[in-house]
Amino acid sequence: MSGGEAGATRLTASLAARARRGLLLIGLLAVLLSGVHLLWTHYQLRLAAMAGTLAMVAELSAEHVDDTLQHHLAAVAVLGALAPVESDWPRYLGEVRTRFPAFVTMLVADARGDVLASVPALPAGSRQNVADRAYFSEPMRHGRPYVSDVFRGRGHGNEPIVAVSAPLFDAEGRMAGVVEGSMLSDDVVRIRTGLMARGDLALLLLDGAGQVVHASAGLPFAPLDRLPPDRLRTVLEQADGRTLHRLAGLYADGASGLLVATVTPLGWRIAVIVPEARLRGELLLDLFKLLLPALLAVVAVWWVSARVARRFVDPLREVIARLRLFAFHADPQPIRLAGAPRELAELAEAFNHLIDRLGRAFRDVNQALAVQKRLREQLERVVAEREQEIARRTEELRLAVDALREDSLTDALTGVGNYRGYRLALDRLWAQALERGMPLAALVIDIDYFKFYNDSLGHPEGDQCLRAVAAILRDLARRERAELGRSGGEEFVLLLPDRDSAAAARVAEQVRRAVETAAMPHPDSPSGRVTVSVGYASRGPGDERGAEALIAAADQALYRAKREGRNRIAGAA
Ligand SMILES: Nc1nc2c(ncn2[C@@H]2O[C@H](COP(=O)(O)OP(=O)(O)OP(=O)(O)O)[C@@H](O)[C@H]2O)c(=O)[nH]1
Repeated sequence: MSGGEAGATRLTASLAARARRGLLLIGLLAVLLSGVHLLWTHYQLRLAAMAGTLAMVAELSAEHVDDTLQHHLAAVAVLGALAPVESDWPRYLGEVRTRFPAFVTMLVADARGDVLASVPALPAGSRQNVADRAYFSEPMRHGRPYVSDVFRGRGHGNEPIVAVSAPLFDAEGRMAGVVEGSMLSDDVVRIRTGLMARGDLALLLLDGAGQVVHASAGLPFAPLDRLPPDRLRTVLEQADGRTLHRLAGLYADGASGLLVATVTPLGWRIAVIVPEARLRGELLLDLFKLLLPALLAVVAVWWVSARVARRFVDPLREVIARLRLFAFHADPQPIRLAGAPRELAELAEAFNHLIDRLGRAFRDVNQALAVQKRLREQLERVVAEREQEIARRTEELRLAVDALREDSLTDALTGVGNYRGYRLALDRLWAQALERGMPLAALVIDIDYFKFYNDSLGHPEGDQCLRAVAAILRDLARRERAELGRSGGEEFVLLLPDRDSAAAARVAEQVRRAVETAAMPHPDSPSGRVTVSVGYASRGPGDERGAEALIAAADQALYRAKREGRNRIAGAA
């Protein structure tokens, strides 16, 4: 797979995955926010409902306690008001006890507090006077029925009990004693606590003196306890039958609880308590009930969205694959999307048009490029041919120029350098001598009595003589690495690089002798042969007089040689 293909796969994968991820995130966020909101609302509702429930139970419990006490109070009051003082008290008391089984004991005492009768019968030897008990003294003092606070019994055991008592009247309506019934403190609320325990509710009942009459199992109190001066006591003292209180460490195991407290008509106080954990449990259950459908909805939406996304992504992949075929392999396959959404089908159609047009444009461009290439090759061929022609002509021209330059520097008669050639050679060799710090020597050679030669043998013979002398000098020049030139008429110059005056004298003598030795006949020369006179000079770089002075010195020397008789050499001073 090429880099482009990998990029396309990544693109489509990330498109679908990102859509799904985004949707899932939004869904979860919505569920979370609505869950938190609903949970908070539920919490508030639960709290309100809990407050209502506890308030109602507290109210009912208060009424129940009051009813229980009032019923039992009514029983002893009726007995005290209606039964004759000399009644068969054991039978009366027994019948009442049968009808009010919550009475664990009942007794009748006379005005002094002596017990006249008791059910069950008091054990032999137990105390028979109850004048010190509030259930006796209070009715006797006020002449009204009385409900006691909780206290510890002594006649039939010492459990915590609550007593109800009423005055006993004789036939004349005078107070003749007291009728009393005792109930176990737990029995005052027994029915109610059984119901409540099933509802996880606990009940705490305090009498008018603030002593515990009843505390449900799980609470850290027992009958007759007094509450410590903590928050619970404050809540009970300020009981209003409505407000929901949350108290930590309310249960014996340290658990916290929610409670509502109320006051009974008798002035007793009741607190109905529920463990706070129960509210939390209910809240968790609420949360579960709320979130489960929401989560199921999110998953369903996610699943549906994935299917919808695939409906878009698959055709997009097809479009990309076709475009890649065209882009990388120039393969213009039309895009066909079966069952794709309308928008994507339109997109594919547009791409098909584009691919078609691009394909045609591509072909046109290729053809144009092929024509252009052919033309360029032709042009290159022509240019190459022209360049070869130019090179050939240039070479011919160069050769012609060289020949011309050679001709312009060569003496046509003798083939040695002409005056111009000799001057150029002189300048070049003098510059070279200066540069190398070496001397340059010059020989000026003149044929003797040449006028006579011409005169007697004719000008053409004179030319021939000049050519012969030039040939001798050319051989010598070659051997001596010297430059030869015809400076004019019958005069030649030989330039000898790196030669001092002595070396120049040696070469001058060689020249003179070579011409003489050639023995060319000269009818008007004293020697009968063609001879030359040679003047020579040598100058070093330190000589400021220059090349002209060198030639002038050699000329001077030549004149001296002529003057001194010819066919000789003479050096410059
Ligand atoms: N044939 C021929 N003669 C030439 C040429 N150039 C110069 N001459 C002749 O060379 C002669 C030179 O004569 P002069 O200068 O008087 O010298 P000379 O006769 O050689 O006498 P000295 O040099 O004093 O020995 C002249 O008669 C010129 O006409 C040439 O190219 N061809």
